Amino acid sequence: MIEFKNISKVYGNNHIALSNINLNIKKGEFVFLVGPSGAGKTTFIKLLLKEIEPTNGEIIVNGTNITQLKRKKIPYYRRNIGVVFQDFRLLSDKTVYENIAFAMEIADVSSKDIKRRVPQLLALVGLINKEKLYPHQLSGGEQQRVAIARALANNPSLIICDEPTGNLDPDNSWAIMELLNEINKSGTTIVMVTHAKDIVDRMKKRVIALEKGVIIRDEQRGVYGYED
Ligand SMILES: Nc1ncnc2c1ncn2[C@@H]1O[C@H](COP(=O)(O)OP(=O)(O)OP(=O)(O)O)[C@@H](O)[C@H]1O
Repeated sequence: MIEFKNISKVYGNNHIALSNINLNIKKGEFVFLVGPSGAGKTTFIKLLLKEIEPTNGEIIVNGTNITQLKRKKIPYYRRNIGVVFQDFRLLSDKTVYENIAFAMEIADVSSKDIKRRVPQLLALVGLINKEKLYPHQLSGGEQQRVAIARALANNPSLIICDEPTGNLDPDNSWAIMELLNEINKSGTTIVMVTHAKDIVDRMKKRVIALEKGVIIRDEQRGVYGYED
């Protein structure tokens, strides 16, 4: 479902962030993207979200060459991708329910469908009785569950997670990983950037390691491979 063909990204200051990346991620895979700071992981994700353009190469997602996608079509393309961040990024003036509903409103989902779907999503992430609370009334783990529900709201085929457990204690981190694993088992492809060695080592998923803009390792049932 994701194909990077000879992708390079050189930033304006002539810094080579990614160099000739070739890879394939199949529908339904769970992939960890690891590597030291500055390796090019964020650049990889920004390219996938079409927030930046490659200097060379093509990116194909679900059969579409996104490097050629017209500007008008970018919002539709992004609707098919859910994104989960380290710092949750919930809207602080909206309740749990409204945060999830808002993601659907901006995708023009009917209010009838929103009313039907939000409770389903809340049940999935285990927050059925928290719908009226505001983000500041929730624990970090609960906030991340809301963010995951929001990421799933428009039924994306791909979820990108950027350090989703970075602000959570070990118990909450594992609960979030179990949730992501369940979501993956139901067919959603997951690409997760992380520095969490114990999580990568225990999950035994595909691990792609970047260093200085190059893939140095790509293993099924891989390990983190660094000491931090
Ligand atoms: N807008 C930019 N302009 C110039 N250089 C940049 C820009 N964004 C990133 N870089 C450089 O490109 C390289 C890759 O950065 P990137 O953010 O992709 O790394 P990363 O693997 O995500 O690191 P971290 O784990 O610290 O988030 C780094 O050397 C960084 O300094």
